[in-house]
Amino acid sequence: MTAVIDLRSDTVTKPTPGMRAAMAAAEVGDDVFGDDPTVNLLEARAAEAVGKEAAVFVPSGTMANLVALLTHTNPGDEVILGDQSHIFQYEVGGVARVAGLVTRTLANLPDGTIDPAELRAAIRPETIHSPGSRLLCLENTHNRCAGAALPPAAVGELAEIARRRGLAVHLDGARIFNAAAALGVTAAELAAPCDSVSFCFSKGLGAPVGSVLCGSREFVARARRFRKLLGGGMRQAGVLAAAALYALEHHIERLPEDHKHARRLAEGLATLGPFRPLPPQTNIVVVEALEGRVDDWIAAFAAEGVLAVAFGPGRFRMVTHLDVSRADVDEALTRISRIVGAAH
Ligand SMILES: Cc1ncc(COP(=O)(O)O)c(CN[C@H](C(=O)O)[C@H](C)O)c1O
Repeated sequence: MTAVIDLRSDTVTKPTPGMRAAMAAAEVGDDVFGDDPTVNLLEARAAEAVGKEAAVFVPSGTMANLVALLTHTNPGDEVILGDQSHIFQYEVGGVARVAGLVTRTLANLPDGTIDPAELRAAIRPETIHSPGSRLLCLENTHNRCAGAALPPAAVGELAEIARRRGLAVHLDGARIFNAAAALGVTAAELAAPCDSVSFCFSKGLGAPVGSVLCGSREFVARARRFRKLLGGGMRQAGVLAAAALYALEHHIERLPEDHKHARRLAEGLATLGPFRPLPPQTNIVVVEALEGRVDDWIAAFAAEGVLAVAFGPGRFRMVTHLDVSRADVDEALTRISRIVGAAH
């Protein structure tokens, strides 16, 4: 049986033996009562990692973003966000259905930012007629912008425009440590201009479950209530928090390895077939298929044990991660080369 090389996402990683040992040994308690020592430690470490006062552990990045939306706004308010953002594209319309918000999307630029002049123009003046512009959401790294890492200055400029007009700023930092590694800055520097930041343990950091939403003590206290409202209050979650703690302690330094593998994958794809990869800054390789249908390519790859996902018109995505070695990248390229050869 050909071993499957799963490049669909960095969400597919499985806990390492060290992580499983930490999970098994975790001290636990009832987290709704605030009694789980491992969750409490994780929340303190996570807040410290991004330079915020407090943090709340949640089951998913989607819930982290939704709790941030609920905590920053009231129903009927307007949130300004990128048209390629995960909140707008992949969170099932929770921003409208659950948070009751008006979404004002601005075009994401290829580097994952939005145009500062467009942002200025989009913020509404307070009038009797209009919904209030209350929140700006940014994303770093930016998933649909090929894992682009937004520099602190770019985030700071947009956050400043928002803050001057009374908006709060939330950063969807699902892969913030990938951005920090790519830019040679700290995650705290990337989060500094933002009122709240979420990040995922379950992506590049390799934990099986979980994300965290960080902000001021007052913000996190209110966010904890919205987590409960959404059914995210967990009990002996220390078993999961132990894996996330292990990930924080052992898997941040290795992220540049995923970025190196992504570059190798992109270079290989560019040479062996009708593919135009967007040059990866981090672990996400978005590829334009210059011939054929994306679904056909994905099916052909899968038949050879290489998994990818469709990612916008004429594009597919491959993501490197903890469970993909350099040998796996080379093997995937060898298999794809055979597929391309057979197709011509
Ligand atoms: C920027 C960003 N913010 C939030 C989330 C949501 O995290 P989860 O809800 O999947 O834990 C994701 C997941 N992204 C997943 C992936 O990339 O495979 C899919 C698309 O949902 C994300 O990329």
